[in-house]
Amino acid sequence: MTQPLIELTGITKVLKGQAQPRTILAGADLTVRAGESVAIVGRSGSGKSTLLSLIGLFDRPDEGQYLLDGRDISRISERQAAKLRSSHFGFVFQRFFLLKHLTAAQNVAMALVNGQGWLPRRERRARVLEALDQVGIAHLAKNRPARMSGGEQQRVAIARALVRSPRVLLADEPTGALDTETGTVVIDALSAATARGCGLILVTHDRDHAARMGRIHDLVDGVLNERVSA
Ligand SMILES: Nc1ncnc2c1ncn2[C@@H]1O[C@H](COP(=O)(O)OP(=O)(O)OP(=O)(O)O)[C@@H](O)[C@H]1O
Repeated sequence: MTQPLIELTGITKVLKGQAQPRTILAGADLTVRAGESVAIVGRSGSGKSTLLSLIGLFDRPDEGQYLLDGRDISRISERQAAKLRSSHFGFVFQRFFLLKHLTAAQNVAMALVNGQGWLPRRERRARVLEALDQVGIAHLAKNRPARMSGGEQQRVAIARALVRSPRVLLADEPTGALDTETGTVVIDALSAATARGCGLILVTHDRDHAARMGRIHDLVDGVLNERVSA
């Protein structure tokens, strides 16, 4: 079996800064390999977004071990975290966060700005079009968000996440603002990325979307329980 991309063991997170510290994660374990898709489900407030922000290195665990490609990154600095965020992760949220005055292609290209400035124009164009094509909307490259449906806008956001060839896609309620049919198209676009070897972690309240992932983990009382399929 291949080495896991992500291996979380005994992750805990306690929210401080309140009268009573609150334990949100109490020893969560999760393993994700290349090409695997995992749904994280659980009631509102159970800590799903907190878990995703730890995996995406926006935050650090209080205890436990986080291995990324076999490397222990449980206690890395913010500087190292920022590097790994852009080299390893693509993020998709419920809100699309597209820039209104830019076209779909320009929105996707924004993700290619790095510390050294822009990639050469030809390479940039090729990568942007490939990412838009992967989510089935290359023909909308020159459209601005106002002229696109919610599902199309979310696919632009997914293309923006994919354009840097992430190892793992982290999607937090990506269909939350969409109707069922449109949501299905968005899940199709995310699932297609796993067929190309990307790992996918999907936080969702939608049972049908969760059921399309390879595994479902319930977050209950701060720990993840894998659901055994019937
Ligand atoms: N910065 C914060 N300060 C105080 N409380 C917080 C903070 N972030 C999260 N919480 C609390 O931590 C708990 C877990 O929040 P989290 O957003 O991770 O849950 P969730 O499972 O993603 O919820 P939902 O399904 O509603 O999005 C909640 O009770 C929330 O109110």
